[in-house]
Amino acid sequence: MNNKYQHIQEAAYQANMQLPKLGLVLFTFGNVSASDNALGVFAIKPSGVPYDELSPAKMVIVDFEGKTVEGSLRPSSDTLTHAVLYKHWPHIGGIVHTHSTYATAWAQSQRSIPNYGTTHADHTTVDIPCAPPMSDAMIAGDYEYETGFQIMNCLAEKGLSYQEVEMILVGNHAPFTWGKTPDKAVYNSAVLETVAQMAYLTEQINKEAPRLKDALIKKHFERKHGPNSYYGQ
Ligand SMILES: O=C(CO)[C@@H](O)[C@@H](O)COP(=O)(O)O
Repeated sequence: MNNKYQHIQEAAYQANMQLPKLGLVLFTFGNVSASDNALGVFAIKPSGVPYDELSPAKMVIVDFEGKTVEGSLRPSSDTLTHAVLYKHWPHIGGIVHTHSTYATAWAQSQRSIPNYGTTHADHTTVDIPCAPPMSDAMIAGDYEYETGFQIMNCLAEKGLSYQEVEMILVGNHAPFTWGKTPDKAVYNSAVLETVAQMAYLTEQINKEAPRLKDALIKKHFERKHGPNSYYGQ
């Protein structure tokens, strides 16, 4: 393996191995990638390989067009989604996709996750968005490639930057998170799953549960991250 990619293979491997430890994946669900924007490539989990069989050398090197640059294994089936986001979002260094139970249930419901409390407000000032499900045209096209644009278009339509919210649900699919580093993206996936579970339980306990007031959300977020801050700093 070309050692010029060793740093991102190691980073991708370590981040992938956190997913089963955090209970965010079952069997071969999900995948993590780590990018090097200067080299224009990322390392991603190989498709269908169980986590306990992974190694840094098995991480597949892919460019931002989704083309395999190095590696004998097939890259994740979500590779084109990762590639689209790295190509258009220069300030991220890691992307995570899981099928974690509660976040996936919200994605399948096609609802955004309302902000019911300060746990959510610690991490984003907005309802966690759910991108609409695939259109017929997208389904006829390249599903995974289109998912990247589904994610970007959803944030754009809501006037959100990828640096103020680092997590999203994809309708009828599952969550994607990102961050400056793969570890931050993994952290975001664990936070998303926890907030999704809390929101689900909140609605079970009280289906009329009120959202947190916007003024308090802003105040709470700024107390945690500083004035005029944004989550992806
Ligand atoms: O989203 C899906 C399937 O819906 C994939 O993340 C999951 O099956 C993992 O696939 P890969 O093993 O990464 O190809």
